[in-house]
Amino acid sequence: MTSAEAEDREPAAEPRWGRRGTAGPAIAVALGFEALSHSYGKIRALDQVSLDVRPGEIVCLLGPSGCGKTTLLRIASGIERPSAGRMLMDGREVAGPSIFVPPEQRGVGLVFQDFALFPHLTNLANVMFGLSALPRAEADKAARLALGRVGLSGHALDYPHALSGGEQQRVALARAIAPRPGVLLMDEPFSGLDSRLRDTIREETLAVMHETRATCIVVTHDPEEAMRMADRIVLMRGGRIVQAGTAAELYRKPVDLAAARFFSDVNEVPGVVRAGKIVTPVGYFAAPGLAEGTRAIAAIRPQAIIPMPAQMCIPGRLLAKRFLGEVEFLEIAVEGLEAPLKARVRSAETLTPGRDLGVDVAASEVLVFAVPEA
Ligand SMILES: Nc1ncnc2c1ncn2[C@@H]1O[C@H](COP(=O)(O)OP(=O)(O)OP(=O)(O)O)[C@@H](O)[C@H]1O
Repeated sequence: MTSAEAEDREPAAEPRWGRRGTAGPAIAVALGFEALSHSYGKIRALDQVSLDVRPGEIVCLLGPSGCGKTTLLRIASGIERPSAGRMLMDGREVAGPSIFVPPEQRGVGLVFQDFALFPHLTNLANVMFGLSALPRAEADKAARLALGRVGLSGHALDYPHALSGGEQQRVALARAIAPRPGVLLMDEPFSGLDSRLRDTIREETLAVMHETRATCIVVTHDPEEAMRMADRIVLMRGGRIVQAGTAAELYRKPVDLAAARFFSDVNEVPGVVRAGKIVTPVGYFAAPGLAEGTRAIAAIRPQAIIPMPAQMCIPGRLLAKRFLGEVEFLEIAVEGLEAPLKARVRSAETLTPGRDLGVDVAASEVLVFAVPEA
């Protein structure tokens, strides 16, 4: 086979994962972070972060690059010692002004973005690495069980470099769960993977996480990933927690415009509050809690923009239409707005770019935020 033919071949199928329900359960631990701050020199990476994580809860730390997610995870693992504040495990202080329990004594499993496998050790030896407290035969058995759960029993004696990225990630997961830790900490565990693999690995990993019943903290910058995995999402910005709640709570009631933008595309329509409503070129919308005369933004998700026949509702003109499979994406010019409105609709067959149409807005889907002070 020529090398060109080899490149054209479908990639070899990843081995199947092991049987569900066979990852050993752990005794989950409650985590408490109390007014944690951390600085690297002059950089304030964490600023007074307080958070309680229930035993067995899956929490995703979500936020833009540099907001302090990894630092919080490193403090939870014991790799980093906080500059101020305390961390508790099941109510016992493990980090604070006068105490610091090192990582190896915390009973925490870690999975990193780059897998962090030892290249000179076999996959089995990599998984056994965290089991050194056990007699060798028991460590061997526990490591083989964990490798079996991730479907890699057949690769126990191979070296990590002989595996694909997805398989290496599975070895890293096996290594993290083999000692049955009460806490699993994962830093961007899927971001190094091919997008075709990511969905499957994430779903299988989530199944393993549920089976172990460990308390899990997962760092991600991908809102969709957080929504798929988390019992609770903790949104961070500038070293602080800006909002924590279920995916639905954060999506439906984002605390500010930046949080709304994080979870979906939004049309940002400026206006002024009059008699409890923001007045905009596309309508009046309830602005609870905002004082008369406040300059505000109506954040309107594209699916809340509804095209109507011309002469109905607000007059507009269709500028562009793009077919995206399940939905069509429209750009609609409306008088008084600088930027065209973005809309997502199920069917737009009858709409022709360049033609006039009407625009309606589903008021229940509009979020209103005061314009932040400059
Ligand atoms: N070892 C370090 N030395 C100096 N500054 C650091 C160090 N690690 C992190 N920082 C800084 O601390 C801040 C928080 O970084 P952190 O890695 O916790 O953020 P993050 O949200 O995980 O970002 P990313 O998604 O890019 O990994 C950033 O400003 C970063 O540059």
